[in-house]
Amino acid sequence: MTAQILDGKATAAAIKSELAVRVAALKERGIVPGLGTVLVGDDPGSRWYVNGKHKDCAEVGIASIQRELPATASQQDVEDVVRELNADPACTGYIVQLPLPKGLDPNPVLELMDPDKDADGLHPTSLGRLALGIEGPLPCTPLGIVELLRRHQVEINGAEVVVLGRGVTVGRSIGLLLTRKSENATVTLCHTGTRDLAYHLRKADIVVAAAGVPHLVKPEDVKPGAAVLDVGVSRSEGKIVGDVHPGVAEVAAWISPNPGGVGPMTRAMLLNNIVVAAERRADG
Ligand SMILES: Nc1nc(=O)c2c([nH]1)NC[C@@H]1CN(c3ccc(C(=O)N[C@@H](CCC(=O)O)C(=O)O)cc3)C=[N+]21
Repeated sequence: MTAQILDGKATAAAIKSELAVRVAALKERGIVPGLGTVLVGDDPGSRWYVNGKHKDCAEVGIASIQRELPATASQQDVEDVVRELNADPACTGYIVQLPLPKGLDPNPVLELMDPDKDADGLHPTSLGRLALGIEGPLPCTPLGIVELLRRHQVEINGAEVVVLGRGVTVGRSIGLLLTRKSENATVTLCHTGTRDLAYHLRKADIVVAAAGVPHLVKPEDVKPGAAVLDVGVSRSEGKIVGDVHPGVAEVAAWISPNPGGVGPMTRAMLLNNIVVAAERRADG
């Protein structure tokens, strides 16, 4: 038996068509949601991601606001663009593409953002609200993972979830989401200081592999019937190598492909955050 696919590409497409309906309803009320992106420098990967986000916006009817700065931009230059987007009523949400070029400090930039316009859900206020149980934008990758599991009827309630990696975008924040009453999972966060990774993995009903270590999750460590989400992105000879060994597909009941799994869901949740923010604003 080989694992069933947690199809991020198809699920993201379904979510996008649902969002298109909500965007159309907002437009009836005279509101056009707009996503802003701030891209600093000329890293081709970052440019590719930002372009993808604007393509996604066009698909669902969200307006695009693109701001670009050269790699030589000062801290002040970047912060000025953030102030401008905070003040722009056409921009209902935005992201500052990370990482910023060397010499720029991302934290003061992120803190300066209007938390109500935080499309990534990674603003200190957003993470604080999530910890406190106050409504607000949610981190895109964790939210995408929850949606992907839900829409494939994978049980989260009561599940033992093991997360690999303590990065802010996924590992650090996903436990806050999954341990809410509405999700009700038990979450263990493993990292490079974890003494016996296999011990934790063997009891997991759901594995979220976000360490960025190629093929870290081996078939012999996975509980038969588990759901395994491959979030890691490493590159070898131009191809994506995930954190999950291909042999895991023979043990797990569910597996997310990479590419085609969590990545497209992350993008769909960015759009979701923009639409939700615009609806919140419209409803006061
Ligand atoms: N402020 C900010 N917010 C972000 O959300 C953010 C960021 N900065 N910096 C970079 C990372 C990376 N990221 C990805 C999203 C989707 C795919 C994605 O859709 N990937 C495709 C394939 C891509 C390929 O083939 O290279 C897939 O998984 O199927 C990948 C990577 C968002 N990031």
